[in-house]
Amino acid sequence: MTVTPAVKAPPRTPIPATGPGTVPALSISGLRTSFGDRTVLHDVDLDVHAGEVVGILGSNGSGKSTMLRCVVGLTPVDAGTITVTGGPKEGHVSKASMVFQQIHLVGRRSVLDNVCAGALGRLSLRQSWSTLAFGRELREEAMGCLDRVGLADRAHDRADRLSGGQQQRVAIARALCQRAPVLLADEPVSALDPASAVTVMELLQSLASDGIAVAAVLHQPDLARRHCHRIVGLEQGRITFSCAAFDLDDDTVTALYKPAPLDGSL
Ligand SMILES: Nc1ncnc2c1ncn2[C@@H]1O[C@H](COP(=O)(O)OP(=O)(O)OP(=O)(O)O)[C@@H](O)[C@H]1O
Repeated sequence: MTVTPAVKAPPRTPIPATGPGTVPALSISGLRTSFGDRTVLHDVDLDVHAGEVVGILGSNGSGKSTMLRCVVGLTPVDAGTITVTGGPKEGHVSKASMVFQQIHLVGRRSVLDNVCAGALGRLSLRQSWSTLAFGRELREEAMGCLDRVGLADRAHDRADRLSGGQQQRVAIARALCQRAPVLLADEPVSALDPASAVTVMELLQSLASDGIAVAAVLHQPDLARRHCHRIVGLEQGRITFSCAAFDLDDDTVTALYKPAPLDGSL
């Protein structure tokens, strides 16, 4: 008798080269950050290589978003270095782009305008003064980004006419239009239904196979196992493990999410 496994084994996608001699696209070393007198990241080290999807797991308040926000300069750092390697050399270009759970598209503008806005950091002041000034070349590039996320046919719709999952893909297209070699995603699928979540995770995997380094904060360990190459765990501002996604065992996940005592003692 043949027994069909209840759960399909996760695909064992090849792990990109991460050994000696390979330069990570994102390298975080000794990162420390505080809010007031409370340190929320303690000497965090993390490398993410081109072609790799790294999932970041951790309980609420462990510092996941803060870590990503430090990389893009939204949160100041107390100590440590953050290096992003690769990407375009010319112009003023953010070297890491970020997508958020709250998608922040301009709902009344077209999908295409929203994607063009990803390039604002590298346009001249005059070009960025009005979205009407988005040139033909940029609009073509933005169409390419939309095509990459499978939404070229919705380019001229108002952004708020799209579903949540489609809007998240537009946000990813906008990040692509930034031409950054590193894509950070902070809970990109938390607001999405299971099928849309898988679509977005597959998209992140596919962008990684194009050579982008992807780091994604996730609250779904199984999704992380299925779609990431590597998973790191963050606990109270410290990385407590880093392993190949298919090596992440249930005990490690359970320990990561153990409930914190209500009296705050730990
Ligand atoms: N701007 C801020 N001012 C003060 N404290 C902050 C600020 N931003 C974050 N923190 C604190 O830093 C800690 C880490 O927050 P962070 O948002 O990084 O956690 P997280 O792991 O992303 O949590 P979640 O899973 O709930 O999104 C928390 O204790 C939070 O209260």
